[in-house]
Amino acid sequence: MKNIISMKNVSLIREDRVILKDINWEIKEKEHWVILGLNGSGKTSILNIVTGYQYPTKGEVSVLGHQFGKTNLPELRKQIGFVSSSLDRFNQTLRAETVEDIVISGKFATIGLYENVANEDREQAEQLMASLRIDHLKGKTYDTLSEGEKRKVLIGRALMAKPKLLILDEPTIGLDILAREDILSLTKEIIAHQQCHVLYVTHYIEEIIEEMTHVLLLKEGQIVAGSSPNYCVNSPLIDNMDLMT
Ligand SMILES: Nc1ncnc2c1ncn2[C@@H]1O[C@H](COP(=O)(O)OP(=O)(O)OP(=O)(O)O)[C@@H](O)[C@H]1O
Repeated sequence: MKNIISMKNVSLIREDRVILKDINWEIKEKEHWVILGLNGSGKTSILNIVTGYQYPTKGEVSVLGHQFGKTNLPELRKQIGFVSSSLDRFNQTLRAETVEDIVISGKFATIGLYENVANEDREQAEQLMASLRIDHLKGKTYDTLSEGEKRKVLIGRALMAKPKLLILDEPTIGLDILAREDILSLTKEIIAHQQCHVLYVTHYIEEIIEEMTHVLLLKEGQIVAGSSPNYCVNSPLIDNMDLMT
């Protein structure tokens, strides 16, 4: 596979509003990217296009070798792990599930467990929970967890399907400083030990950990820069973006 993600001249226009403009962007094998941008810069819209939930007005997209318009999106989505703190906002089923069932459900891309679970899946979930340091939470339901614990359970759920692409969408939002550090160190461990490419979306510049190979700076729906973290962090472009630190 040549590219993990490829966007060529992608624009997204909704209600006469240009939300993304002429996005040309490639993620190659072994690269781990941060998307950095202010609120409203278009981060969620890019993710919606990558996951096939929004179709661009113009341009070509391919993800994990699947060219959009010619591919089966549900099949593609099984190879993408998506972690967003908004997943639980309206989901009653998730709130009543136990930690281990939520992690296992990632194998079936469902919320709630409706399948027979093989022993090897249970073992894989056990290993994942241990590596994410959430094994002591077994038996607890989601709604009784702290925000940091919830985030780690959702990461476990996403990793259960052994995704080729793991999207962490503002994974530290709403967390205190210790929980945030915990998520950042888990992200480092995931990059080191899991066979997946990480796409980490944030508006905090200090969350560009050294394991990330590239940064995409986004402003008002356009790419300001797509390059190495060092270049981006030391660039005057960052000052012009009024990012939070
Ligand atoms: N369907 C739509 N119709 C009209 N405007 C939209 C639509 N979707 C997004 N927008 C607008 O496009 C801009 C980019 O939105 P997007 O959610 O992608 O930004 P974001 O960088 O993810 O912001 P945040 O960090 O707040 O989530 C915003 O100003 C938003 O209001």
